[in-house]
Amino acid sequence: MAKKEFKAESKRLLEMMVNSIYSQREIFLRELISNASDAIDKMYYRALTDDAIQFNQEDFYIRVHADKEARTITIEDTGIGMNEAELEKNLGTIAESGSLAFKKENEAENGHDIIGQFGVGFYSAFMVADRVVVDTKPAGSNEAYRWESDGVEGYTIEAGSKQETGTTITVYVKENEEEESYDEFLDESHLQSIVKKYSDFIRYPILMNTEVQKPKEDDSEEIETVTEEKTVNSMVPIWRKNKADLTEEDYNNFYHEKHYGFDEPLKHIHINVDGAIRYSSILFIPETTPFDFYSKEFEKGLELYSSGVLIMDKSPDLLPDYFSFVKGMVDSEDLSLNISREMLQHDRQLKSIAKNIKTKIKKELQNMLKNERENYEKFYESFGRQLKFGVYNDFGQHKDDLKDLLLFHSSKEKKLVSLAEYVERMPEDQKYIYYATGESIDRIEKLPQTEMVKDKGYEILYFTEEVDEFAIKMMREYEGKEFKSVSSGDLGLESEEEKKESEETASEHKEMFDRMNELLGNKVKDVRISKRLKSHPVCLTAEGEVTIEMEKILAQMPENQGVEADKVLEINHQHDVFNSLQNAYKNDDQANFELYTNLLYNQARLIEGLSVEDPVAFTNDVCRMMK
Ligand SMILES: Nc1ncnc2c1ncn2[C@@H]1O[C@H](COP(=O)(O)OP(=O)(O)OP(=O)(O)O)[C@@H](O)[C@H]1O
Repeated sequence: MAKKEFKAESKRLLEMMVNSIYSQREIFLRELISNASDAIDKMYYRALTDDAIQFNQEDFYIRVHADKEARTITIEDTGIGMNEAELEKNLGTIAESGSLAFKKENEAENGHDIIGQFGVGFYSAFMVADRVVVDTKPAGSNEAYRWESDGVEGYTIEAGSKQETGTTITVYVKENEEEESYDEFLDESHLQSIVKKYSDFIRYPILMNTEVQKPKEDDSEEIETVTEEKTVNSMVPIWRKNKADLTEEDYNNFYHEKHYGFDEPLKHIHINVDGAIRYSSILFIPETTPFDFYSKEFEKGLELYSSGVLIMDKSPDLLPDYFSFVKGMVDSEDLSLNISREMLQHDRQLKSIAKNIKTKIKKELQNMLKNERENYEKFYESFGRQLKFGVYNDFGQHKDDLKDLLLFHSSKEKKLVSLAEYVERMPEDQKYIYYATGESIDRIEKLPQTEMVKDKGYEILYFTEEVDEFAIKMMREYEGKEFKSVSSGDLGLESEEEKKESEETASEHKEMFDRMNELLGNKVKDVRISKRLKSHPVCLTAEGEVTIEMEKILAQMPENQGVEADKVLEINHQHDVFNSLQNAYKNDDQANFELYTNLLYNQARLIEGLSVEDPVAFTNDVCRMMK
């Protein structure tokens, strides 16, 4: 059976393609400028093999001009042009890329990398145009041609009158429609901003009329506005320059020009990789937290360029969430772009660039921590929380990448210390990494639970942020040393002898504690002799996975299911109040025994930063005691 070719309604196809591939209309300018740049690149390649062609960099440019009256935009280049057959083939066939064919025939070198590959970019002009005219004169020919199309009824090719080699594309901008205005594309300063955004690093000058303020020539000292033709693109991207020629100021200027932030970045990372995958990247570690950083509105991502042309403002796939604070760009000619360029294929190249970048950032932060402590602490102040979220998120998958970047306030050093520093100075007999949680360093400093651990001479890490304890629970240990809350059941501080002693004391007072437990009902899981208090009378601790600090945090969450810590009321049997309690119990003074029990329980809650369940009853209890 004979195989038949599909027939396509090209008019419909063009309409569909143009409007569905590109998400933004302004992209058309990027596509036409990229074509112009490709056409000049081709001249360069031709010059390599054809002695008749001279390639003087100065002779090559792209000119963009808008005419409001005529409603036209022209994009003129001094590139290779097209002969009739090429016009027919390249602009008469959708998805035919003369540039891709050219690239395959000529090995790319010297960074002259041709951009076009899909053979559709040109037609994006029809997003803003109802007619496009192409005047072109191919290199080495005396003939000129004019291609013309309204994008609906096909195209025509006729003899043209263009004098110089190259191509001029005239885009006839659509009239405004009820809900769509196209006027913005006739405004030169707007066109200039589009050029800056997408085509700033096209290697040839893009010339445009710009308004400049100048002193009048008549010596009157007055300033006048004149229109001058200027190169509007930067041409050589900073990432293609030699690192040795760049100063800190150059990087900072780039950071500000690109609006990555208003602050001065703490660090830049300039990467040039030329291996299995080739890419360049400049990354910045900012100093201050963007105002929306810890909100849902914040969008992470790096700018993504392909051969110097901006493809995406914020490519989120290039950064892990825990490094979302990093700003910067990546340029690679190796990426498999899909036809719209705006959507990247989730391919291997992109993944390996992302992996590479992640490793570089981690290494740079580690170096900063080691060699520029002050800067690192500034960074940590702004973004440390994000690192801790990183440890906790994704079921702790990234904890090993991040554990050495964490800092916590230390009871001993009275400043931020890393886990490595903590472990390094642990006395030999210390089994655990101790931590205490609370609202502020001042409050933790006063926590009764820290007494015995401090007395032993052990260092305690102070956790003041909500995420701290969650992150540490996810880590479980560091360098084989388990984390231990100063409020947890067994602190591992007692010797065998001390253990035996406290067991004896506990059994001695068992009945009294049972009675207290009964009085407090389900408010506590247990009442015990404390092994961590020295000068304070009471404290609350928790048994099991949920700590009191976690209970407080969970209580604020909308989806809270009423998760509570199993609280234990601990009493210091060496404190004076213990005697009063004991006396009341022994003398069967029910009223006072109950009063003391409630008072001690409520005091312990207050110390923990928990509210008193019945403040009226509590104040009444205090008054009763004063009588
Ligand atoms: N200004 C120009 N000068 C010379 N040739 C051009 C010019 N503009 C377009 N062409 C030719 O027309 C072809 C089709 O252009 P089009 O923009 O549709 O696709 P492309 O640039 O090849 O690929 P992409 O869709 O990836 O941009 C180009 O490959 C090129 O051969």
